[in-house]
Amino acid sequence: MIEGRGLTYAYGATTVVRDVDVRAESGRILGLLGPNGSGKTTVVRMLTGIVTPRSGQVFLDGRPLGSFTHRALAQQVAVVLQESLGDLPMTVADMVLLGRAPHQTTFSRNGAEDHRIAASVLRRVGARHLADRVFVGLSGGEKQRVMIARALAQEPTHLVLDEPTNHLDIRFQHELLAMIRGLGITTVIVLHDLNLAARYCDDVLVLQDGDVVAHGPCADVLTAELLQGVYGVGVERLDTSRGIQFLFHPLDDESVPPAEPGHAKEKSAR
Ligand SMILES: Nc1ncnc2c1ncn2[C@@H]1O[C@H](COP(=O)(O)OP(=O)(O)OP(=O)(O)O)[C@@H](O)[C@H]1O
Repeated sequence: MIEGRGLTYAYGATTVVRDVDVRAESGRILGLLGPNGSGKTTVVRMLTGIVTPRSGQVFLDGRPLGSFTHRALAQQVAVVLQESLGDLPMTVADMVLLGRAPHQTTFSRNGAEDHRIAASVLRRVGARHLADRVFVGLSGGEKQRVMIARALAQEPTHLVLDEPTNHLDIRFQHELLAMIRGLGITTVIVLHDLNLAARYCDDVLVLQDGDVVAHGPCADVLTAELLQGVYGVGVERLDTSRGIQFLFHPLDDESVPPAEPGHAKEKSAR
């Protein structure tokens, strides 16, 4: 479980995340949702110890994050951030092998088991054929797959992903999220696509201007009413045999009837 209590963060005098309680339950996928600039990446950076909250605290399986060494943390938590698509002049295979570092000692670098795991995770993300390519020469989507493979190579118990689908084609968006669901590990994932969130997340936390406006199971939280208020677009929610689907339209589109009121309340905080 990853838990943040009362997380607040400010850049200079500007507070961008305010008193956020967030809980990614063990073995479940928590989606972090909200418009641009609402504070999702800032929450991710606090949850993973990249930045320290101005106030509040983060716990990993009940233990304060600050009590972990870097190595112990990296053995448990793998993080893929938007800015981690670097331009390093190394091969894809070497990039993925970096994910093994938390499990290695100075004298046990990249043994046969590490190579087997690197090949296996590359296959899982559909990038085995890229192993010998230079990372910097890959497309955005290919780089994204490799960074996810590197995170999986860490064999983490917790996974934190900031917009992992933004460069991926539609088929691989689904393949990736289905694969992550199959891992069954505690996951926090920032998503902009609300249909993907509804399909693959167990729970969601919705941010608006640095405040939590809703937190709880997808089906309860993601009402048309809530989303319309948060994103400022018209939303129609369809509960289909394949799960929840949203249709969106501009608010001033008068050809579309107004959304039915949702059945869940805002602030369904746990
Ligand atoms: N380095 C920085 N210096 C100053 N302000 C920043 C910095 N990084 C982010 N911010 C501000 O903090 C707020 C929250 O940003 P954050 O990146 O957490 O939002 P987000 O929800 O992840 O946005 P997006 O969906 O656009 O990625 C925004 O107003 C942003 O402009």
